[in-house]
Amino acid sequence: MALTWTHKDRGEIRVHEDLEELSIDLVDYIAEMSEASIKEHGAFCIVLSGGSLINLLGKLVETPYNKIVDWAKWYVFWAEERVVSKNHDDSNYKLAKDNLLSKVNVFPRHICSINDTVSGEEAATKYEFAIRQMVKTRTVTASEINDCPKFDLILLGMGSDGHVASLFPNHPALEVKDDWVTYLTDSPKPPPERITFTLPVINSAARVVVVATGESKANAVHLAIDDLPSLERSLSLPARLVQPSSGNLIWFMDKPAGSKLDGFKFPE
Ligand SMILES: O=C1O[C@H](COP(=O)(O)O)[C@@H](O)[C@H](O)[C@H]1O
Repeated sequence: MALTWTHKDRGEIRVHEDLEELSIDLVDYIAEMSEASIKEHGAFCIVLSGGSLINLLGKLVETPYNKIVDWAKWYVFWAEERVVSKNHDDSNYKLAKDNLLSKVNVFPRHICSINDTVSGEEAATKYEFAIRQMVKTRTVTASEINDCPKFDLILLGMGSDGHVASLFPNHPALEVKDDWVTYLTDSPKPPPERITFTLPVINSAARVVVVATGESKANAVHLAIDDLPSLERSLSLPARLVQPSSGNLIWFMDKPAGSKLDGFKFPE
């Protein structure tokens, strides 16, 4: 059984017994938020990332989810993309397409993938423009408190260095405030060229989920969530900078990833 609690300012924390339990809880949550968003504004604007997170969404293509989710109302975006072609193994679009999107009935015109025929800089500009148009036409909700889009749900993975999307520790992309999308040519993790949502966009979402699994993420989870004696050390940790202004933050993790959290004790 999962251990769940709410941290006073770091959101809801769900530590799962194993990956099977985590993936069921995660897809249940996504299905629930899809229904709620469609009821509220007629669409579900979901933002994906890359990495191991996508495998945990596999159950969405199985019964009952494949039948109960209103796929026709889904609009799919990416929090980040690698500057590679869409059929390259490093492409986040390809990962999601192969494992999820090709197996459900999301309209291809609702899949807002990133242009893979231009430079990272141009692709970032075009992607931001496309999202701005969708905010104008109200497919994507506008934030009530700033100039940003308010996505219904942003799904983020987290690297063992605490990076989220393609926002890496101490990288200047963390400081970008005026653009919704930026690009980098020096990602510490390959491939070096990437496009990423900026922190203001991530923090304007209605809900942000961070998924972390495995022991290699345990220290970053601790630095991202726990109250620390020298908080400054963790302040440039991207995962700690995920702080939705008016939305919800939920952490889904397995026991190894949660093992260094303060007070972590799973019943025997
Ligand atoms: O480079 C990336 O890494 C993170 C973490 O990946 P994981 O495979 O360790 O879960 C991922 O969230 C991000 O989308 C990706 O571009």
